[in-house]
Amino acid sequence: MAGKPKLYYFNGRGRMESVRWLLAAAGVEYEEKLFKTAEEFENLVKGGKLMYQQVPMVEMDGMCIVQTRAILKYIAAKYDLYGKDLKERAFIDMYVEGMRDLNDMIMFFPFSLPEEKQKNLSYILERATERFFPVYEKALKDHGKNYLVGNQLSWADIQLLEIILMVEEIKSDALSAFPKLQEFKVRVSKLPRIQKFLQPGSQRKPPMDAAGLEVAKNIFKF
Ligand SMILES: N[C@@H](CCC(=O)N[C@@H](CS[C@H](CC=O)c1ccccc1)C(=O)NCC(=O)O)C(=O)O
Repeated sequence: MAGKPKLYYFNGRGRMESVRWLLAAAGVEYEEKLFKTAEEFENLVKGGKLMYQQVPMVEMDGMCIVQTRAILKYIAAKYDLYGKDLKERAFIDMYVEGMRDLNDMIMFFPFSLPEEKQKNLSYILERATERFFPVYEKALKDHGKNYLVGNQLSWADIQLLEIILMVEEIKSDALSAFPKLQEFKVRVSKLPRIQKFLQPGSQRKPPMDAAGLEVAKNIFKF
């Protein structure tokens, strides 16, 4: 019997947070190997399990899966969160790739130069409310179902809730012009597995603070 998936990363959201969300939504328990120092990361690299000497890496089903998209696609497909046919999968991909563009802006925001922080923050909120959220608001309205794609929960819904909560960490009323997204947020947050993941003490990570930023910089030497 295969053990639980093992997630190798540092103790922060970074690129691994979407993997944590997806496994939680799939009801899959997992272990985390959270390294704190550059030396620990270098030892992991020396261990030869990192195809590109990078993390995230998820050890599951006898594989050491790297590249965040590859990890997410494998999990989504394995746990029936990737649509019922190619067309649904195409829409899921269109939605999650857009969300990834927004997610990357937020993920790298803590690395902004002090003099650029305000400009970058405004840019993130402008993109979120002018480009991305309108797409998902319209999708929910036009599709007329509880989920973005088809009539069951998919990777796209999980990613959307994650990104909504991250934008609300920046601006709490970010959804004020998006009634469908407000309903969606309440509905999906109440799904038992998601509700559990949103409880304090879960494996969900907090936003990166100054200390976490220093740790990431020391580990990844940038
Ligand atoms: N294509 C791949 C890329 C994976 C990737 O860039 N991994 C990085 C750590 S995560 C990153 C660190 C800064 O960029 C970070 C850390 C904190 C916040 C945001 C990002 C890494 O391993 N850096 C060591 C090295 O490249 O030698 C994928 O999608 O998985």
